[in-house]
Amino acid sequence: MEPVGRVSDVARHRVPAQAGPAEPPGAAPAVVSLRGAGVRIGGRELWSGVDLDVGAGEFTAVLGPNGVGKSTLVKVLLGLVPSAVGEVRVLGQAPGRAGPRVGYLPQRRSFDASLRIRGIDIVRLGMDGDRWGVPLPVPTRFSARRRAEYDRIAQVIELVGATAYANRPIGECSGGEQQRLLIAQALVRRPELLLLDEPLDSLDLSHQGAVAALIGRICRQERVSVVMVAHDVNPILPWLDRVVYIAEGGAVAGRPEEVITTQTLSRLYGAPVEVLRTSDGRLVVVGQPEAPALHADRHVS
Ligand SMILES: Nc1ncnc2c1ncn2[C@@H]1O[C@H](COP(=O)(O)OP(=O)(O)OP(=O)(O)O)[C@@H](O)[C@H]1O
Repeated sequence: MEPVGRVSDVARHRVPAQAGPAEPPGAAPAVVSLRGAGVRIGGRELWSGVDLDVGAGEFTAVLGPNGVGKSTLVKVLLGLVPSAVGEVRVLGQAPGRAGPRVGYLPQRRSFDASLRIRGIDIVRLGMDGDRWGVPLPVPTRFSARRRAEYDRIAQVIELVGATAYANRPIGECSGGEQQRLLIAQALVRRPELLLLDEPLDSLDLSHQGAVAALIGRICRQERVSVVMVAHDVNPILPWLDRVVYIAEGGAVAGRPEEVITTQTLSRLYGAPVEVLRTSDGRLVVVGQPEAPALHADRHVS
């Protein structure tokens, strides 16, 4: 487990910027690395003392009660919100510098049922969203690039299992189908890091399981590192390499079996949370509170 000691200690303890373990010579740098990172919004400290390493092809979940700053952690990795303290590196660079090497699926609600844009067009926006408008006929010397782009769009639609409905208007696709198309959009430029903000939100249990399995498969097959915000750890637990729980202004990060224990989660949430093991050996978390964290209205000077 990366931070040592109780979470309240983690919240108080500021880890120096160089405090992480030394990398062995020649080792690949972590895809995401946080050392003693902390964030303030509007003068309020959301969290601090966060240490995290995400390796290539690892699936990491960011968990915790409403309003603790899970989405804000993703925005820190995107370079949209600065870390007030500590060090944050994404693909070996300052956040926001890695361009298309980072894919992002923001938190969202559903598309309007009357929206006529096709699923395939939504995916294509991931490829050329920075070139808005109707594509003009392209000179021959550019057509090879266009063809490669079309091939990649078809490939990524197949990867997420959306080929059967990619030509339907997105507004007519189910929530699970829309989510698969949006994941395809985030993947189309072959990112090395995929940041997903609550992609299972508003899906029913079976679709949650299917989309979680898809993301797990993408991690393994494509060697894409995934950092995913989630409310409920259960649907994604079988696929996770690492979890970060944010609460009480601090965080605990580590391997699921290290962090997901009755004792640690009850302390984090400040309420009884039970971690059970099923007869086939799977962990199940019971009683994760949905209420805002106790520290949510805490202000620091
Ligand atoms: N731009 C902003 N200005 C002011 N406050 C903000 C801003 N962005 C986020 N916050 C506040 O920071 C806190 C953390 O927000 P964030 O969206 O990161 O939480 P979260 O853990 O992802 O929440 P949820 O689980 O409800 O999605 C919230 O209290 C939110 O209101």
